[in-house]
Amino acid sequence: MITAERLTKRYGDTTAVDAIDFTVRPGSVTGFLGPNGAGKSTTMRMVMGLDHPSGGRVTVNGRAYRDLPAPLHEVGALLEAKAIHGGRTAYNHLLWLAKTNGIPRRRVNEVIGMVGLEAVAHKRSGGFSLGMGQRLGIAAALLGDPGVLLFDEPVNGLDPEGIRWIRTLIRSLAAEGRTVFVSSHLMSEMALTADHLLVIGRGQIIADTDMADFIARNSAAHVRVRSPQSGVLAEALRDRGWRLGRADDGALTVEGATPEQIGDVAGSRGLYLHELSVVSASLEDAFMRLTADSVEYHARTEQPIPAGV
Ligand SMILES: Nc1ncnc2c1ncn2[C@@H]1O[C@H](COP(=O)(O)OP(=O)(O)OP(=O)(O)O)[C@@H](O)[C@H]1O
Repeated sequence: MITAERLTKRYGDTTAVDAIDFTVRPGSVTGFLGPNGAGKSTTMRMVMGLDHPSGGRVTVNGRAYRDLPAPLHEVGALLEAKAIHGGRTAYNHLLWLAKTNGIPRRRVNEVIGMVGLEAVAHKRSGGFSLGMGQRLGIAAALLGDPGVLLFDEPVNGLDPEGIRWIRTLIRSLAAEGRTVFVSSHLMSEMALTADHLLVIGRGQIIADTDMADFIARNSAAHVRVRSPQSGVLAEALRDRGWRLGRADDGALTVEGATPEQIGDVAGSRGLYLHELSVVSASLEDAFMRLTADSVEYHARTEQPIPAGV
């Protein structure tokens, strides 16, 4: 369990994390979502004792990181900045970590197997691809078999196979009863991995919600329907009590009805339909709306390039 109480971090005039409270519970994946610069990495670094809070506190299983008697056995992390000595082999890197923390050698082989690095375990990690580097970082995080795990943007820059592997691993760690805290700036990624969602913007928590609830509230689909007799159709649909709107291109939008129900109403009145389609709201849109006020730098629309340049 991770608990933050009024957790604050200031860098000069910048308040990176602004008196936040949250709890990350065991047995599920908690997604930590926010736009660039929202304060995700700073929060995670404070959990791991790498940054000192300017105010408030954050604890792992009730204690600040520096007070944990055997930190590697309680909490493991894959943070963005990797501090791996590139000249060492993967095996030696893990062995050195294990030795300095009283972890038996056989656990090194175990974690190498868990992350699928057997074939390159005795190669220097300096030549590793990004995906292999991530696997090595995860092996290090798992070395002490901790009950709490943090992953900062773990899928950044990975290929689809690597992304799928990390997602599966994260889900299985939570299924084993561990506390799993994963940051991302991609809503679509969180929707696939997280059970619970903490949204951060400009250093403040702007949503703390069950993922299934968030999806149900924000992904309600509607039906688009176009007909050359759209006035008559609109009246017939309104009679059924469904909520109607009109899209920019003149199509009717219908909430609360299935395409079958709409098709049946049109058929029963002998009305022609030129389009009948379901439109799903995107979770990414919902996230953008939620964090619209907290994005540090909005992209400027590009001006068209003058002809002949
Ligand atoms: N060491 C530092 N010194 C000064 N400012 C910092 C430092 N670290 C972070 N910040 C600032 O704190 C704010 C939060 O940064 P942080 O890296 O925690 O955000 P983030 O949500 O992890 O973003 P990203 O997705 O871009 O990694 C930003 O405004 C950042 O510029």
